[in-house]
Amino acid sequence: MSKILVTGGCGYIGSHTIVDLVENGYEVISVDNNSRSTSRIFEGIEKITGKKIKNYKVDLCNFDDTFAIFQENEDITGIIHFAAFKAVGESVEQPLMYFENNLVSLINLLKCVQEFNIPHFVFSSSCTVYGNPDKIPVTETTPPKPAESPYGYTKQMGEQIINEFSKANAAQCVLLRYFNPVGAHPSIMIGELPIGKPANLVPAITQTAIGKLPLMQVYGDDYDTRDGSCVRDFIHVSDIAHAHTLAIQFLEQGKSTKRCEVFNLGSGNGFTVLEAIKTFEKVSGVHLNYVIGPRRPGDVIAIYANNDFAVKTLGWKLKYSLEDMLLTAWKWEQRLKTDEKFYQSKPADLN
Ligand SMILES: NC(=O)c1ccc[n+]([C@@H]2O[C@H](COP(=O)([O-])OP(=O)(O)OC[C@H]3O[C@@H](n4cnc5c(N)ncnc54)[C@H](O)[C@@H]3O)[C@@H](O)[C@H]2O)c1
Ligand SMILES: O=c1ccn([C@@H]2O[C@H](COP(=O)(O)OP(=O)(O)O[C@H]3O[C@H](CO)[C@H](O)[C@H](O)[C@H]3O)[C@@H](O)[C@H]2O)c(=O)[nH]1
Repeated sequence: MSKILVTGGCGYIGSHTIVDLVENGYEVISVDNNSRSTSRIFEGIEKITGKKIKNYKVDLCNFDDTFAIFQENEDITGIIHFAAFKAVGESVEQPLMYFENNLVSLINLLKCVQEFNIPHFVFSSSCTVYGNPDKIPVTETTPPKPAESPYGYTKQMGEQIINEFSKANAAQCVLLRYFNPVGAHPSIMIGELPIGKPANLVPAITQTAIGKLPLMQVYGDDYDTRDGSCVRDFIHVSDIAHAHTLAIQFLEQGKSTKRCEVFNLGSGNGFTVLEAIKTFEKVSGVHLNYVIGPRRPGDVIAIYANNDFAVKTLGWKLKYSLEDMLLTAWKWEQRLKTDEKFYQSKPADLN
Protein backbone atom coordinates (compact mmCIF):
# COMPACT_ATOMS: atom_id res chain seq x y z
CA MET A 1 0.00 0.00 0.00
CA SER A 2 1.33 3.47 -0.86
CA LYS A 3 2.06 5.72 2.09
CA ILE A 4 1.37 9.41 1.62
CA LEU A 5 2.63 12.19 3.87
CA VAL A 6 0.09 15.01 3.97
CA THR A 7 1.47 18.28 5.34
CA GLY A 8 -1.13 20.63 6.82
CA GLY A 9 -3.36 17.61 7.40
CA CYS A 10 -5.36 19.38 10.13
CA GLY A 11 -6.21 22.24 7.79
CA TYR A 12 -9.25 22.77 5.62
CA ILE A 13 -8.17 21.15 2.34
CA GLY A 14 -5.66 18.76 3.93
CA SER A 15 -8.29 17.15 6.18
CA HIS A 16 -10.68 16.59 3.27
CA THR A 17 -7.85 15.13 1.21
CA ILE A 18 -6.89 12.71 3.98
CA VAL A 19 -10.48 11.40 3.91
CA ASP A 20 -10.36 10.95 0.13
CA LEU A 21 -6.96 9.23 0.21
CA VAL A 22 -8.06 6.81 2.93
CA GLU A 23 -11.27 6.05 1.04
CA ASN A 24 -9.13 5.21 -1.97
CA GLY A 25 -6.95 2.75 -0.09
CA TYR A 26 -3.94 4.90 0.84
CA GLU A 27 -2.09 4.81 4.13
CA VAL A 28 -1.74 8.40 5.33
CA ILE A 29 0.37 10.20 7.90
CA SER A 30 0.11 13.91 8.59
CA VAL A 31 2.39 16.67 9.79
CA ASP A 32 0.87 19.86 11.12
CA ASN A 33 2.11 22.21 13.84
CA ASN A 34 -1.49 23.39 14.42
CA SER A 35 -0.43 27.03 14.05
CA ARG A 36 -3.68 27.55 12.09
CA SER A 37 -5.75 24.52 13.02
CA THR A 38 -6.61 21.95 15.63
CA SER A 39 -5.80 18.26 15.78
CA ARG A 40 -9.41 17.77 16.92
CA ILE A 41 -10.26 17.64 13.22
CA PHE A 42 -9.04 14.02 13.35
CA GLU A 43 -12.14 13.15 15.40
CA GLY A 44 -14.20 14.02 12.32
CA ILE A 45 -11.83 12.22 9.95
CA GLU A 46 -12.03 9.12 12.13
CA LYS A 47 -15.83 9.23 12.18
CA ILE A 48 -15.94 9.35 8.39
CA THR A 49 -13.21 6.82 7.60
CA GLY A 50 -13.05 4.65 10.72
CA LYS A 51 -9.25 5.16 10.66
CA LYS A 52 -6.93 6.83 13.17
CA ILE A 53 -4.42 9.08 11.45
CA LYS A 54 -0.99 9.69 12.94
CA ASN A 55 -0.13 13.40 13.09
CA TYR A 56 3.35 14.71 13.81
CA LYS A 57 3.00 18.05 15.55
CA VAL A 58 6.10 19.46 13.91
CA ASP A 59 6.98 22.84 12.42
CA LEU A 60 8.23 22.14 8.90
CA CYS A 61 10.52 25.15 9.26
CA ASN A 62 12.51 23.04 11.72
CA PHE A 63 14.67 20.89 9.48
CA ASP A 64 15.81 18.36 12.10
CA ASP A 65 12.28 17.62 13.28
CA THR A 66 11.10 17.31 9.68
CA PHE A 67 13.99 15.01 8.79
CA ALA A 68 13.15 12.80 11.77
CA ILE A 69 9.66 12.13 10.36
CA PHE A 70 11.24 10.70 7.22
CA GLN A 71 13.74 8.64 9.24
CA GLU A 72 10.81 7.11 11.09
CA ASN A 73 8.80 6.53 7.89
CA GLU A 74 11.23 5.37 5.24
CA ASP A 75 8.34 3.86 3.26
CA ILE A 76 6.76 7.23 2.32
CA THR A 77 5.98 7.09 -1.41
CA GLY A 78 4.52 10.54 -1.93
CA ILE A 79 4.00 13.93 -0.32
CA ILE A 80 1.08 16.31 -0.66
CA HIS A 81 2.24 19.66 0.65
CA PHE A 82 -0.60 21.87 1.92
CA ALA A 83 1.06 23.42 4.97
CA ALA A 84 1.36 27.19 4.58
CA PHE A 85 -0.03 30.48 5.82
CA LYS A 86 -2.75 31.68 3.45
CA ALA A 87 -4.24 35.03 4.54
CA VAL A 88 -3.56 37.61 1.84
CA GLY A 89 -4.09 40.68 4.09
CA GLU A 90 -1.91 39.29 6.88
CA SER A 91 0.84 38.59 4.35
CA VAL A 92 0.88 42.28 3.37
CA GLU A 93 1.29 43.24 7.04
CA GLN A 94 3.84 40.53 7.87
CA PRO A 95 5.66 39.66 4.63
CA LEU A 96 8.73 38.11 6.26
CA MET A 97 6.61 35.75 8.33
CA TYR A 98 4.96 34.56 5.10
CA PHE A 99 8.17 34.18 3.10
CA GLU A 100 9.84 32.36 5.97
CA ASN A 101 6.99 30.01 6.82
CA ASN A 102 5.89 29.14 3.29
CA LEU A 103 9.30 28.94 1.64
CA VAL A 104 11.52 27.52 4.40
CA SER A 105 9.01 24.72 5.02
CA LEU A 106 8.97 23.92 1.29
CA ILE A 107 12.75 23.86 1.01
CA ASN A 108 13.10 21.67 4.09
CA LEU A 109 10.61 19.20 2.63
CA LEU A 110 12.33 19.14 -0.75
CA LYS A 111 15.67 18.43 0.98
CA CYS A 112 14.00 15.38 2.52
CA VAL A 113 12.50 14.38 -0.86
CA GLN A 114 16.06 14.42 -2.21
CA GLU A 115 17.65 12.67 0.75
CA PHE A 116 15.04 9.90 1.00
CA ASN A 117 14.38 9.54 -2.75
CA ILE A 118 10.66 10.25 -2.45
CA PRO A 119 9.32 9.75 -5.99
CA HIS A 120 6.21 11.96 -5.96
CA PHE A 121 5.51 15.48 -4.74
CA VAL A 122 2.24 17.44 -5.04
CA PHE A 123 2.08 21.16 -4.18
CA SER A 124 -0.86 23.44 -3.28
CA SER A 125 -0.67 26.41 -5.57
CA SER A 126 -3.32 28.97 -6.36
CA CYS A 127 -5.01 30.81 -9.20
CA THR A 128 -3.50 33.86 -7.52
CA VAL A 129 -0.51 33.22 -9.86
CA TYR A 130 -2.67 34.50 -12.79
CA GLY A 131 -3.40 37.84 -11.08
CA ASN A 132 -6.02 39.87 -12.99
CA PRO A 133 -6.01 37.88 -16.24
CA ASP A 134 -6.42 39.55 -19.63
CA LYS A 135 -8.60 36.71 -20.88
CA ILE A 136 -10.92 34.29 -19.03
CA PRO A 137 -11.20 31.38 -18.53
CA VAL A 138 -7.52 30.85 -17.75
CA THR A 139 -5.66 27.74 -18.91
CA GLU A 140 -2.46 26.38 -17.41
CA THR A 141 -0.51 28.24 -20.10
CA THR A 142 -2.04 31.65 -19.33
CA PRO A 143 1.03 33.74 -18.44
CA PRO A 144 1.43 34.42 -14.72
CA LYS A 145 1.20 38.05 -13.60
CA PRO A 146 3.23 39.68 -10.83
CA ALA A 147 1.68 38.64 -7.51
CA GLU A 148 -0.64 41.05 -5.69
CA SER A 149 0.67 40.10 -2.23
CA PRO A 150 3.56 38.42 -0.42
CA TYR A 151 1.28 35.38 -0.08
CA GLY A 152 0.89 35.32 -3.86
CA TYR A 153 4.65 35.58 -4.27
CA THR A 154 5.17 32.56 -2.00
CA LYS A 155 2.98 30.53 -4.40
CA GLN A 156 4.80 31.80 -7.51
CA MET A 157 8.20 31.27 -5.91
CA GLY A 158 7.10 27.89 -4.58
CA GLU A 159 6.19 26.83 -8.13
CA GLN A 160 9.56 28.05 -9.43
CA ILE A 161 11.50 26.29 -6.68
CA ILE A 162 9.70 23.01 -7.40
CA ASN A 163 10.16 23.42 -11.15
CA GLU A 164 13.92 23.88 -10.82
CA PHE A 165 14.15 21.14 -8.18
CA SER A 166 12.36 18.66 -10.45
CA LYS A 167 14.85 19.30 -13.27
CA ALA A 168 17.76 18.36 -11.04
CA ASN A 169 16.17 15.45 -9.15
CA ALA A 170 14.42 12.15 -9.79
CA ALA A 171 11.17 13.18 -8.09
CA GLN A 172 8.17 13.94 -10.28
CA CYS A 173 6.05 16.87 -9.19
CA VAL A 174 2.55 18.21 -9.70
CA LEU A 175 1.47 21.81 -9.06
CA LEU A 176 -2.24 22.18 -8.38
CA ARG A 177 -3.67 25.68 -8.84
CA TYR A 178 -6.82 25.93 -6.76
CA PHE A 179 -9.52 28.44 -7.55
CA ASN A 180 -11.94 29.14 -4.64
CA PRO A 181 -12.40 26.03 -2.49
CA VAL A 182 -15.60 26.22 -0.42
CA GLY A 183 -18.13 23.98 1.32
CA ALA A 184 -17.73 21.10 3.74
CA HIS A 185 -17.57 17.31 3.53
CA PRO A 186 -21.10 15.99 2.80
CA SER A 187 -21.08 14.13 6.16
CA ILE A 188 -20.65 17.56 7.87
CA MET A 189 -18.05 15.93 10.14
CA ILE A 190 -15.26 18.20 8.84
CA GLY A 191 -15.21 21.66 7.27
CA GLU A 192 -13.49 25.02 7.31
CA LEU A 193 -12.42 26.58 10.62
CA PRO A 194 -11.54 30.20 9.90
CA ILE A 195 -9.51 31.78 12.68
CA GLY A 196 -10.88 35.12 13.84
CA LYS A 197 -12.96 37.28 11.51
CA PRO A 198 -13.12 35.50 8.17
CA ALA A 199 -11.56 37.20 5.16
CA ASN A 200 -13.10 34.78 2.65
CA LEU A 201 -16.55 35.10 1.19
CA VAL A 202 -18.31 31.86 2.14
CA PRO A 203 -17.37 31.85 5.85
CA ALA A 204 -18.38 35.53 5.93
CA ILE A 205 -21.77 34.56 4.48
CA THR A 206 -22.38 31.64 6.86
CA GLN A 207 -21.17 33.53 9.96
CA THR A 208 -23.46 36.44 9.09
CA ALA A 209 -26.38 34.12 8.46
CA ILE A 210 -25.94 32.45 11.84
CA GLY A 211 -25.60 35.80 13.63
CA LYS A 212 -21.96 35.50 14.66
CA LEU A 213 -21.27 38.56 12.46
CA PRO A 214 -23.94 41.28 12.51
CA LEU A 215 -23.54 42.25 8.87
CA MET A 216 -21.34 41.54 5.89
CA GLN A 217 -20.07 43.71 3.09
CA VAL A 218 -19.96 42.95 -0.59
CA TYR A 219 -16.70 44.53 -1.69
CA GLY A 220 -17.79 46.55 -4.69
CA ASP A 221 -20.69 46.38 -7.15
CA ASP A 222 -19.25 48.71 -9.77
CA TYR A 223 -16.93 46.31 -11.58
CA ASP A 224 -17.35 45.58 -15.27
CA THR A 225 -19.11 42.24 -14.66
CA ARG A 226 -22.72 41.12 -15.22
CA ASP A 227 -23.98 42.52 -11.88
CA GLY A 228 -21.01 44.67 -10.91
CA SER A 229 -19.58 42.29 -8.26
CA CYS A 230 -16.43 40.17 -8.72
CA VAL A 231 -16.52 36.82 -10.50
CA ARG A 232 -14.98 33.72 -8.92
CA ASP A 233 -14.74 30.01 -9.63
CA PHE A 234 -16.12 28.29 -6.52
CA ILE A 235 -15.20 24.63 -6.22
CA HIS A 236 -16.33 22.15 -3.58
CA VAL A 237 -13.50 21.20 -1.21
CA SER A 238 -14.28 17.48 -1.62
CA ASP A 239 -13.90 17.80 -5.40
CA ILE A 240 -10.56 19.54 -4.83
CA ALA A 241 -9.58 16.81 -2.35
CA HIS A 242 -10.31 14.02 -4.84
CA ALA A 243 -8.14 15.70 -7.47
CA HIS A 244 -5.17 15.14 -5.11
CA THR A 245 -5.80 11.42 -4.99
CA LEU A 246 -6.03 11.45 -8.79
CA ALA A 247 -2.78 13.43 -9.02
CA ILE A 248 -0.98 10.84 -6.88
CA GLN A 249 -2.44 8.03 -9.01
CA PHE A 250 -1.38 9.88 -12.17
CA LEU A 251 2.21 9.99 -10.89
CA GLU A 252 2.15 6.41 -9.60
CA GLN A 253 0.85 5.09 -12.91
CA GLY A 254 3.73 6.81 -14.72
CA LYS A 255 1.34 8.92 -16.79
CA SER A 256 3.24 12.16 -16.34
CA THR A 257 5.30 13.07 -19.37
CA LYS A 258 6.91 16.01 -17.58
CA ARG A 259 9.07 16.27 -14.50
CA CYS A 260 6.67 18.91 -13.21
CA GLU A 261 3.04 19.09 -14.37
CA VAL A 262 0.52 21.88 -13.66
CA PHE A 263 -3.27 21.55 -13.32
CA ASN A 264 -6.02 24.11 -12.79
CA LEU A 265 -8.47 22.94 -10.14
CA GLY A 266 -11.62 24.95 -10.70
CA SER A 267 -15.17 24.09 -11.65
CA GLY A 268 -14.95 25.90 -14.98
CA ASN A 269 -17.85 28.19 -14.00
CA GLY A 270 -17.69 31.80 -12.92
CA PHE A 271 -20.28 33.11 -10.48
CA THR A 272 -20.47 36.63 -9.12
CA VAL A 273 -20.36 37.41 -5.40
CA LEU A 274 -24.00 38.54 -5.55
CA GLU A 275 -25.02 35.33 -7.32
CA ALA A 276 -23.31 33.31 -4.60
CA ILE A 277 -25.24 35.28 -1.97
CA LYS A 278 -28.56 34.73 -3.78
CA THR A 279 -27.83 31.00 -4.09
CA PHE A 280 -27.03 30.86 -0.40
CA GLU A 281 -30.31 32.56 0.49
CA LYS A 282 -32.16 30.07 -1.70
CA VAL A 283 -30.58 26.89 -0.27
CA SER A 284 -30.57 28.03 3.37
CA GLY A 285 -33.86 29.89 3.44
CA VAL A 286 -32.07 32.66 5.39
CA HIS A 287 -32.22 36.30 4.36
CA LEU A 288 -28.63 37.58 4.48
CA ASN A 289 -27.85 40.89 6.13
CA TYR A 290 -25.38 42.49 3.72
CA VAL A 291 -24.47 45.93 2.40
CA ILE A 292 -22.51 47.02 -0.64
CA GLY A 293 -19.16 48.38 0.53
CA PRO A 294 -16.13 49.79 -1.23
CA ARG A 295 -13.86 47.66 -3.42
CA ARG A 296 -11.28 45.59 -1.50
CA PRO A 297 -7.75 46.61 -2.58
CA GLY A 298 -5.96 43.92 -4.57
CA ASP A 299 -9.11 41.99 -5.55
CA VAL A 300 -9.06 40.28 -8.93
CA ILE A 301 -12.08 41.44 -10.93
CA ALA A 302 -13.04 38.20 -12.65
CA ILE A 303 -11.42 34.80 -12.93
CA TYR A 304 -12.50 31.25 -13.62
CA ALA A 305 -10.73 28.14 -14.81
CA ASN A 306 -10.55 26.21 -17.96
CA ASN A 307 -10.29 22.81 -16.24
CA ASP A 308 -10.14 20.64 -19.39
CA PHE A 309 -6.60 19.45 -18.69
CA ALA A 310 -7.42 18.10 -15.22
CA VAL A 311 -10.71 16.60 -16.41
CA LYS A 312 -9.11 14.79 -19.36
CA THR A 313 -5.69 13.91 -17.96
CA LEU A 314 -6.60 13.02 -14.39
CA GLY A 315 -10.11 11.72 -15.18
CA TRP A 316 -11.47 14.29 -12.71
CA LYS A 317 -15.28 14.29 -12.47
CA LEU A 318 -16.87 17.09 -10.48
CA LYS A 319 -19.62 15.96 -8.12
CA TYR A 320 -20.87 19.13 -6.47
CA SER A 321 -22.84 22.20 -7.63
CA LEU A 322 -22.72 25.74 -6.20
CA GLU A 323 -25.92 24.85 -4.29
CA ASP A 324 -24.15 21.83 -2.72
CA MET A 325 -21.15 23.98 -1.80
CA LEU A 326 -23.23 26.59 -0.01
CA LEU A 327 -25.59 24.13 1.65
CA THR A 328 -22.75 22.01 3.09
CA ALA A 329 -20.98 25.20 4.26
CA TRP A 330 -24.22 26.30 5.94
CA LYS A 331 -24.79 22.92 7.64
CA TRP A 332 -21.18 22.97 8.89
CA GLU A 333 -21.62 26.48 10.32
CA GLN A 334 -24.75 25.30 12.15
CA ARG A 335 -22.84 22.31 13.49
CA LEU A 336 -19.97 24.54 14.70
CA LYS A 337 -22.41 26.55 16.78
CA THR A 338 -23.06 23.48 18.90
CA ASP A 339 -19.33 23.29 19.75
CA GLU A 340 -18.22 26.42 21.63
CA LYS A 341 -14.49 25.77 21.23
CA PHE A 342 -14.74 25.44 17.47
CA TYR A 343 -17.16 28.34 17.31
CA GLN A 344 -14.73 30.71 19.05
CA SER A 345 -12.04 29.70 16.55
CA LYS A 346 -9.12 31.59 18.06
CA PRO A 347 -5.84 29.64 17.95
CA ALA A 348 -5.64 29.44 21.74
CA ASP A 349 -9.15 28.02 21.97
CA LEU A 350 -8.62 25.48 19.26
CA ASN A 351 -5.77 23.48 20.76
N1 LIG B 1 -8.28 27.71 0.96
C1 LIG B 1 -8.05 28.43 -0.13
O1 LIG B 1 -8.86 29.26 -0.53
C2 LIG B 1 -6.80 28.19 -0.93
C3 LIG B 1 -6.73 28.67 -2.24
C4 LIG B 1 -5.56 28.45 -2.97
C5 LIG B 1 -4.48 27.79 -2.38
N2 LIG B 1 -4.58 27.37 -1.09
C6 LIG B 1 -3.42 26.70 -0.48
O2 LIG B 1 -3.81 25.39 -0.08
C7 LIG B 1 -3.08 25.01 1.09
C8 LIG B 1 -4.05 24.55 2.16
O3 LIG B 1 -4.98 25.58 2.41
P1 LIG B 1 -6.08 25.44 3.55
O4 LIG B 1 -7.22 26.27 3.11
O5 LIG B 1 -6.29 24.02 3.88
O6 LIG B 1 -5.33 26.19 4.73
P2 LIG B 1 -5.36 25.89 6.32
O7 LIG B 1 -4.80 27.10 6.99
O8 LIG B 1 -6.70 25.41 6.73
O9 LIG B 1 -4.34 24.68 6.46
C9 LIG B 1 -2.95 24.86 6.44
C10 LIG B 1 -2.38 24.01 7.57
O10 LIG B 1 -0.95 24.09 7.54
C11 LIG B 1 -0.49 24.18 8.90
N3 LIG B 1 0.83 24.83 8.86
C12 LIG B 1 1.11 26.09 8.45
N4 LIG B 1 2.43 26.32 8.54
C13 LIG B 1 3.01 25.18 9.01
C14 LIG B 1 4.34 24.79 9.31
N5 LIG B 1 5.38 25.64 9.17
N6 LIG B 1 4.57 23.53 9.75
C15 LIG B 1 3.54 22.65 9.92
N7 LIG B 1 2.25 22.97 9.65
C16 LIG B 1 2.00 24.23 9.21
C17 LIG B 1 -1.56 24.96 9.63
O11 LIG B 1 -1.57 24.72 11.02
C18 LIG B 1 -2.84 24.46 8.95
O12 LIG B 1 -3.40 23.37 9.62
C19 LIG B 1 -2.25 26.21 1.47
O13 LIG B 1 -0.95 26.03 0.93
C20 LIG B 1 -2.95 27.36 0.79
O14 LIG B 1 -2.06 28.41 0.51
C21 LIG B 1 -5.72 27.54 -0.36
O1 LIG C 1 -16.68 39.55 3.27
C1 LIG C 1 -16.42 39.41 2.06
C2 LIG C 1 -15.40 38.53 1.63
C3 LIG C 1 -15.15 38.45 0.28
N1 LIG C 1 -15.87 39.18 -0.61
C4 LIG C 1 -15.60 39.07 -2.06
O2 LIG C 1 -15.72 37.72 -2.44
C5 LIG C 1 -14.81 37.42 -3.49
C6 LIG C 1 -13.98 36.22 -3.08
O3 LIG C 1 -13.14 36.61 -2.00
P1 LIG C 1 -12.33 35.55 -1.11
O4 LIG C 1 -11.53 36.33 -0.11
O5 LIG C 1 -13.23 34.50 -0.62
O6 LIG C 1 -11.40 34.86 -2.17
P2 LIG C 1 -10.30 35.46 -3.14
O7 LIG C 1 -10.70 35.03 -4.51
O8 LIG C 1 -10.06 36.90 -2.93
O9 LIG C 1 -8.98 34.75 -2.60
C7 LIG C 1 -8.87 33.34 -2.55
O10 LIG C 1 -8.35 32.91 -3.73
C8 LIG C 1 -7.08 33.46 -4.06
C9 LIG C 1 -6.76 32.96 -5.40
O11 LIG C 1 -7.26 33.88 -6.32
C10 LIG C 1 -6.05 33.06 -3.00
O12 LIG C 1 -5.69 31.71 -3.11
C11 LIG C 1 -6.56 33.35 -1.62
O13 LIG C 1 -5.76 32.67 -0.68
C12 LIG C 1 -7.95 32.90 -1.39
O14 LIG C 1 -8.41 33.45 -0.18
C13 LIG C 1 -13.99 38.68 -3.71
O15 LIG C 1 -14.51 39.39 -4.78
C14 LIG C 1 -14.19 39.48 -2.42
O16 LIG C 1 -14.11 40.87 -2.61
C15 LIG C 1 -16.86 40.04 -0.19
O17 LIG C 1 -17.49 40.72 -1.00
N2 LIG C 1 -17.10 40.13 1.13
